[in-house]
Amino acid sequence: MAEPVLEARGLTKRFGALVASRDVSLDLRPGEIHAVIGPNGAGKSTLIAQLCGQIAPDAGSVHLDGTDVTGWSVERRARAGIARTFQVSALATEDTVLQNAMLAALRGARPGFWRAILRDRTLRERAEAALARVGLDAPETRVAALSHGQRRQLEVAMALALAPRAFVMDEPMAGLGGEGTRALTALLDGLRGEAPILLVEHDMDAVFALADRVSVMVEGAVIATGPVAAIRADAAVRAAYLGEDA
Ligand SMILES: Nc1ncnc2c1ncn2[C@@H]1O[C@H](COP(=O)(O)OP(=O)(O)OP(=O)(O)O)[C@@H](O)[C@H]1O
Repeated sequence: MAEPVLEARGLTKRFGALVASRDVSLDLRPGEIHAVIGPNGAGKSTLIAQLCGQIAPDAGSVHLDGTDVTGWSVERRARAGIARTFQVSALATEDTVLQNAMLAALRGARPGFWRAILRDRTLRERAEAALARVGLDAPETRVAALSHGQRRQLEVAMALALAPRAFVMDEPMAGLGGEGTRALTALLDGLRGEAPILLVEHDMDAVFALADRVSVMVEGAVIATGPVAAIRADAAVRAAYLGEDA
């Protein structure tokens, strides 16, 4: 089996008496989309925050390409190739599409000489290539003028501009209508070859259309991991989470 690109080993995180992550282990393998589903409050965002470095676990570790990155900052993990997209948009809305994408590309570059880097042709080309890849052809448009769906495209482009080893996506379909969801689903489907995607998502149609594997979280713990068909058929999962659809 291929070595995991990104791996959580035994992550545990408590907020007071609440155990938000309960010995969570899962991995992301090359070429796959691994979806993480679970009811509100199950601990999905807390897991993402530990993978990306916003939250330090009380126990357990995070590994990128086999390297223990548990003590690394958010920035260092981003430079190493963990590319996160956010549930709530984190775009600079007064800047243009190209400026946002270039700033993301810059995060993936070595720090220093900001002004020179902003004029850097390589960086600009990397940003433009990422925008072209997601089909966003409006580099000089201010982000404030973009539709919700276009902002999602831009966020994916910004993750791409990091030249990621792994994407970590927090509810990318949130707030999109049917057409936007279909377009983003098609985009993500093609993206898994560039870097595997850990996909936290409430839209079950998107999850079942895209995921190679699904992990189900309930009350901080992963109660099942497997291919879509096995997860849909899993009695514990149906009882705990998919009950309304079963
Ligand atoms: N900083 C915090 N302090 C205290 N409790 C927190 C904190 N962050 C999260 N929690 C709690 O931890 C639990 C897990 O929350 P988390 O946001 O990870 O769940 P989730 O599965 O992402 O939910 P949703 O689907 O609603 O986004 C919840 O009970 C939440 O209230």
